[in-house]
Amino acid sequence: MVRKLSEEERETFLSRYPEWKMVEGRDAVSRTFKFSDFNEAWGFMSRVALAAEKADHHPEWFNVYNKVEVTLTTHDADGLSERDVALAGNIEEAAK
Ligand SMILES: C[C@H](O)[C@H](O)[C@H]1CNC2=NC(N)=NC(=O)C2=N1
Repeated sequence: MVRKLSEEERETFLSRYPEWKMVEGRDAVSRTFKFSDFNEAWGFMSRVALAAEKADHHPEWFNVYNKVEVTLTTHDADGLSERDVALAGNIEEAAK
């Protein structure tokens, strides 16, 4: 099992990454990214995929053309954990 984030850790995350929002009815966060076209979206997803494999922590995501909706949660913790914070950081880098 992995430890869930404390209230304080959640608040820190949400204020540091204001574009990430809590998902209704789940202990998860999500953000939608929009790129100029599919090629840019796919490049982003490829970079995230490499980071996810390296960390053995994977996003839930949904892609339509230039749009990628990403949801992060930790199944092993049944909620948000440090792994989601770390992956969100990598995702923000990959979107730059
Ligand atoms: C067995 C394997 O390490 C686990 O299933 C990992 C893989 N990727 C994962 N990804 C996410 N998002 N949550 C997990 O709990 C998780 N667990």
